Amino acid sequence: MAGPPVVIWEQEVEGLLHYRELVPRLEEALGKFSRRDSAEVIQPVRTTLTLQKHHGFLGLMPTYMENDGVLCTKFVCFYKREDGSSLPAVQATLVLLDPEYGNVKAVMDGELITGMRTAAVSAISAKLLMRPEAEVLAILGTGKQALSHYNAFTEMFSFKEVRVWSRTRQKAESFCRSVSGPVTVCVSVQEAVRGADAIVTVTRCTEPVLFGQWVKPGAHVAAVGACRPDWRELDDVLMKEAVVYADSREGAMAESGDVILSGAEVFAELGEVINGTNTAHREKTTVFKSLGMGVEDAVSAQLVFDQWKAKTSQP
Ligand SMILES: NC(=O)C1=CN([C@@H]2O[C@H](COP(=O)(O)OP(=O)(O)OC[C@H]3O[C@@H](n4cnc5c(N)ncnc54)[C@H](O)[C@@H]3O)[C@@H](O)[C@H]2O)C=CC1
Ligand SMILES: O=C(O)C1=NCCCC1
Repeated sequence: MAGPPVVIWEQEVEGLLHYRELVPRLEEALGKFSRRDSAEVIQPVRTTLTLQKHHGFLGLMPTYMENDGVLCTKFVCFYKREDGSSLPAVQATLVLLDPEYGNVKAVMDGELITGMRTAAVSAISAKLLMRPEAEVLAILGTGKQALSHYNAFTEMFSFKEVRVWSRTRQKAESFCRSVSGPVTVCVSVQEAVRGADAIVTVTRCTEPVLFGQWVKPGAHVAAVGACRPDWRELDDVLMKEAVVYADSREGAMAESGDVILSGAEVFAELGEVINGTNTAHREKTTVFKSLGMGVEDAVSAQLVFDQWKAKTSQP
């Protein structure tokens, strides 16, 4: 009989998960996902239940990687919170199972994993689609994803300037105090993105906040918020002028208001670029529409579990 699951909570995850190991695992996973080989990855589009009373959603994200022996599911609740609310925008728990016996091996806090894997995938999109000479990064939003994106992007690239915008100056200043490097606070989105080579949108907004007319031609945009079919972060002009990439075509067509409502075509998945079956148009304005995928959580959870086992089996 299998033993009880181990519980690995946020502080422990923090000591076990690092971008230098996470990024290559995610690149491999994105490539596997885009091959649509059921022995490599089975991952349906997220099932989402509406929590009407609380203006939120429960997303169920199961994934099976037969060749790798990884079976995982994430439960993620996310909310349309009013600004100023002290309640979290996203809460997640990961469950790692043994695919042969069916028992739960580990239960993990999913908040840090969600923050880090999402930022790592955005950074992979920049590695593939941003111009190599990029100097200026703009981050719109100052919450949890803003922090993980700041950390991942500054670890992986050498920007000369990082700018941040929030609806209130106070939040932007508090964000600056929470990071370990230099950041310029901007009072408007327009000021933040003017001339920027890379733009990350990590807001909870449901209407466009980034407009194509402000974006420098050839810039790369990683669009992370607006993960509902009627929510937007980007306007039609940007969506139609840019070459649009997604983590999953099916996910984007089911969940992304920016894709669905603009009528923009998803040109390629990041995994197709990684596999060499589609082109990285670095010379053009590019948008990576991130929705988040179960396979990203599965490889991240397996990595945390492997590291935890290595640490706990040491004499
Ligand atoms: N693509 C993916 O895989 C994932 C996407 N998300 C999404 O990313 C977004 C950010 O998530 P967190 O950083 O965890 O949330 P958070 O609540 O920590 O931060 C949200 C930020 O958006 C700002 N904001 C709220 N309403 C706004 C509005 N109307 N206009 C402009 N800014 C506004 C807040 O001031 C805050 O700076 C959310 O939409 C979330 O659902 C979160 C996790 C994974
Ligand atoms: O993939 C995830 O995790 C999420 N995606 C969209 C909204 C919140 C969480």
